[in-house]
Amino acid sequence: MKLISPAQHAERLPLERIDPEYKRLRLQVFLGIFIGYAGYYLVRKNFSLVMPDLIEQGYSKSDLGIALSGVSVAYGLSKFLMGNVSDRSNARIFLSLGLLLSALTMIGMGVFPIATSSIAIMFTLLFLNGWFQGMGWPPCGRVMVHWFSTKERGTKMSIWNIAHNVGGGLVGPLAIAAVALFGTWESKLYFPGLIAVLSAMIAYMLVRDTPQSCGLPTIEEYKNDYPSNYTEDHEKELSAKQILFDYVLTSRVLWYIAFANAFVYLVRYGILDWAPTYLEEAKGFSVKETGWAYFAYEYAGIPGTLLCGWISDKVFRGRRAPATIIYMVLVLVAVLVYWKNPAGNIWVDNAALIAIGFLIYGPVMLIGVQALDLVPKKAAGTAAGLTGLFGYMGGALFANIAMGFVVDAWGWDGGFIVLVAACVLAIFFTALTWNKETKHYNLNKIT
Ligand SMILES: O=P(O)(O)OC[C@H](O)CO
Repeated sequence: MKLISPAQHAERLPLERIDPEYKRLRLQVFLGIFIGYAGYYLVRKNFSLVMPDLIEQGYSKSDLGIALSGVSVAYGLSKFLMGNVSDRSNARIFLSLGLLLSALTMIGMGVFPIATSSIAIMFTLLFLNGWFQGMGWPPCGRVMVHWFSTKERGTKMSIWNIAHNVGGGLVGPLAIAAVALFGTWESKLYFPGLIAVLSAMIAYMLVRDTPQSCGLPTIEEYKNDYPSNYTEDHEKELSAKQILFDYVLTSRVLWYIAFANAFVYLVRYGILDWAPTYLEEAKGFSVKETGWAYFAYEYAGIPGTLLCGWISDKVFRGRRAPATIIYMVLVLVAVLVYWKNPAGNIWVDNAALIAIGFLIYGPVMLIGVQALDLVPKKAAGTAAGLTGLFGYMGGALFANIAMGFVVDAWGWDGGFIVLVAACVLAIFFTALTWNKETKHYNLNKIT
């Protein structure tokens, strides 16, 4: 455990070196967490791309679905539990180690035939992969709160957040390249794994745990941007018990955000995962048209996220709830259009889907930022982990499993009623955080 302990503080650099060193290192660590998190997404989703090959070998869709669920279940649990470990670890090592382990799991699944020889083995390995994947977000959050101050965090987080769209978007082209290079379906697992090993090495070279470990002052001192409740104690490393019971589990607002996140993730994955089936069954899309719509959904998220972070920082001056609520109201409108638009108007369905993609990733990102804002820096990973636990164990799992039953029993109308209710509940739970944020903001203005 000593190996991954937080980096020791170094002697303070001379005054004239502080500013240039801070500027250089902020860019460097930001690149490190961006490349690192994009790397995580290269080995998060690539199993889906070998599912058609496994079906050809005789596996059924439902069996493979069970194997795949291992990732979501483990990821939700791990983002919370490993988030707590991450808060007590050196982000540079923790981030790279998780990515390396996840990449090695995928390489192993591609290289050793026994790894794909039964559903039980695949479930176990995918569960392990989900667990290692949970070691990605929390150290990025730790880096973010130690190197970027509250008022700039919305914008900076929104830029970092597109790493997951970039990484996720590269999975398809990498699979095509893998088959072209190696000629086997297994290469769709090990080739992205090899690239992810490279990302882990780059992340290790670039990331630094805290400014103090590089001889720099805290980000609050450097930017003169102090949260309202900031004290010297915010710089002390905390025990697991202190993080959980003094700051995370006892924060009512954090619970509101966690519930909001469950509903936001229900919409995120409820729309995304069912888009191909819904568009082909209910709207008469061809497979090719569905593929493009799916692609557009993911990439529309990039400008939508950037705009959302900017609005939160510049228009609402560091408050997150107003931007989340505005985006979720617009998501609700787009979901209604996507549902009610009669079959045949393909461009309306595409426009609605792109609008949902543009809008949904802003709240996904801002809820994470809000979690980081609410607790001292040393509890950041656990706080974001709690929202992740609800997002995956609640929202994503419901979207994957229960949505299928709802649609089977009550048709697509039933599924859309669930999604509309999820939008309303996400808005409701975010609205409960409004007063807390207003107080925080007013205090910041006075001090
Ligand atoms: O769903 P996650 O945990 O991979 O997070 C995705 C985005 O980075 C959320 O900010």
